[in-house]
Amino acid sequence: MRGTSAALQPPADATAPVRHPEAPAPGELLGAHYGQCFGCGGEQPHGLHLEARAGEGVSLTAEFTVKIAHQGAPGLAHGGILASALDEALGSLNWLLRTIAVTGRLETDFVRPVPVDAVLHLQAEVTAVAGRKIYATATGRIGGPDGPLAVRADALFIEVKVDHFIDHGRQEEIQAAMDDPDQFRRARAFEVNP
Ligand SMILES: CCCCC/C=C\C/C=C\C/C=C\C/C=C\CCCC(=O)SCCNC(=O)CCNC(=O)[C@H](O)C(C)(C)COP(=O)(O)OP(=O)(O)OC[C@H]1O[C@@H](n2cnc3c(N)ncnc32)[C@H](O)[C@@H]1OP(=O)(O)O
Repeated sequence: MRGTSAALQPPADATAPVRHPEAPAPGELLGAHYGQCFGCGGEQPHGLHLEARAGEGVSLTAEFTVKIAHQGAPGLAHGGILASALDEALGSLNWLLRTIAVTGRLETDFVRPVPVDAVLHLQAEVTAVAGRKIYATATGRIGGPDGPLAVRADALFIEVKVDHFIDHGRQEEIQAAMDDPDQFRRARAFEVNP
């Protein structure tokens, strides 16, 4: 059974996604969008430390190793953690579009249990764009990039301005991000689109 609701079906006037001309080349690491991000941040001790690599078109691959801290049942990954890994992989696609977007809806199918120490091989791609709406899909396999399917997700991301974070984020972290030249540069890169 595939759990994709009507809200995740692109409308008839949706178009194919366009890779940004300055998007990293296929095979290149995308890097974290924010050092403290739970999904990808290298400075986040509690995080998933997902590392995503650009693929062809508007697609990417990423790997996530399930740690002891990620358990739900004994020796098995928590479903919410797996959904987070999928969300992060899907969210990272926006760097290839150079569009700032947040998850509006995420639908996840858990197909088989994922043990501790397993590497989840994620593959994600944008399928369509309609105005501010970005439609994307992802899979997670274990035992190798072509191994058995463990999880999959479909998602709708909604484009936002940097102001979304400035308006809603806690002042302390916003200020620290703005004071960090690398972070500021990444945020600006998102804003300047051809
Ligand atoms: C200087 C400081 C800089 C700091 C920033 C640094 C870096 C920034 C770079 C990247 C960071 C970006 C993201 C993080 C990346 C990865 C993490 C993984 C991704 C996430 O984890 S991210 C967190 C979870 N996420 C949220 O925290 C969203 C909370 N939410 C909202 O903030 C609003 O809800 C919002 C903005 C989504 C929409 O609000 P809105 O007012 O802008 O737009 P509106 O409601 O009009 O929707 C417009 C059209 O989308 C349709 N639509 C909307 N929501 C829908 C839904 N759920 N289902 C089906 N359709 C939906 C409507 O139906 C309408 O469709 P139509 O146009 O056809 O009428």
